[in-house]
Amino acid sequence: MGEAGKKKVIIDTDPGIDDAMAIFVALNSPEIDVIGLTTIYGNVYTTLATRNALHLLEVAGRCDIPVAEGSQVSLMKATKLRIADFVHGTDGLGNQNFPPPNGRPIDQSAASFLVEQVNLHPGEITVVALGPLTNVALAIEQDPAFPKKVGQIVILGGAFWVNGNVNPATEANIFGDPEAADAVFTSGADILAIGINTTHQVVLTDADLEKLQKSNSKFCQYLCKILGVYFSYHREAYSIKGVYLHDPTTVVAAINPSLLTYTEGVVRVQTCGITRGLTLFDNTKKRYGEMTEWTGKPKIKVAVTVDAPAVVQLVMDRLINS
Ligand SMILES: O=c1[nH]cnc2c1ncn2[C@@H]1O[C@H](CO)[C@@H](O)[C@H]1O
Repeated sequence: MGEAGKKKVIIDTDPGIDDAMAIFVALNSPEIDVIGLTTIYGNVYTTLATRNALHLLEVAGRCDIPVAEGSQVSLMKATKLRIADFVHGTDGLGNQNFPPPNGRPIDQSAASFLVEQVNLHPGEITVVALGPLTNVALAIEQDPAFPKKVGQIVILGGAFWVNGNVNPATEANIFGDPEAADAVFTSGADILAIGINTTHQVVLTDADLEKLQKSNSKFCQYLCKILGVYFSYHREAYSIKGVYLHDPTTVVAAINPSLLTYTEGVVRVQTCGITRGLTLFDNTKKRYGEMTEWTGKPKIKVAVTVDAPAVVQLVMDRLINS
């Protein structure tokens, strides 16, 4: 535990509008101590993710928190990446073209920072992974004992028993680096996977947005500037008057896991064909007659239900009281 019994958290992030919201919620949550941000591609390219992470910490007045830049390429060194700027704007933050940050990332890669921190604080670090899992997979490559030394990895990723958001098979973060996701899910670490089967139930409505707009808090004022693009995307792509709180729900799962329920099983990720990025869960109840690609792999926890009103309320409270 960190400062006065707080959970030490590293957020691996690709900001991203819902990442911005999640980071602000985390920074304003007394249960946790954010000890670093690591960056990754996904909503934007990694270089821009680093710039946005530094910018968000400046907005929050938390330049004391280090930012370690992550991988520019996937685990298999692919450079052709799928970037979701159509969800978040070309700058990742609602096309606001904020001035560049003054700060700089630390002189250490995201993977090295993750490895260093779990070695400094074995069993005490929670990694909240909000983008593709490349950095976490690289940390495992660098230190094969990483899965045993990390406290928990809370992952926004996967579409369990439902359609994906990239295509019917796959969710965006897993699609971003399926090989990394498969390595992480089968690594033996204590993993909590929060898929879009749960985050799609957690909707910040137009009425909620109005409440945020009425607040004078620093975080609300900032977020109301950038949320327009995210709302427009959801209206167009999903015909809903609201936005899904993917990343904030994942931070809430790290703060208060009892707001979700979980089941345990083995998750493998499809790495080829038309279902590349599919997360396939084995509940391990059936004794198959032969060995399968799931046999003997470690189990992880996958979120099944979520108390959506409580999550939205907690997110709003943490943003309004900032
Ligand atoms: O329709 C989409 N396509 C691609 N990425 C998306 C979409 N909707 C949300 N996200 C982004 O991907 C993560 C959840 O899968 C979230 O970080 C969200 O910002």
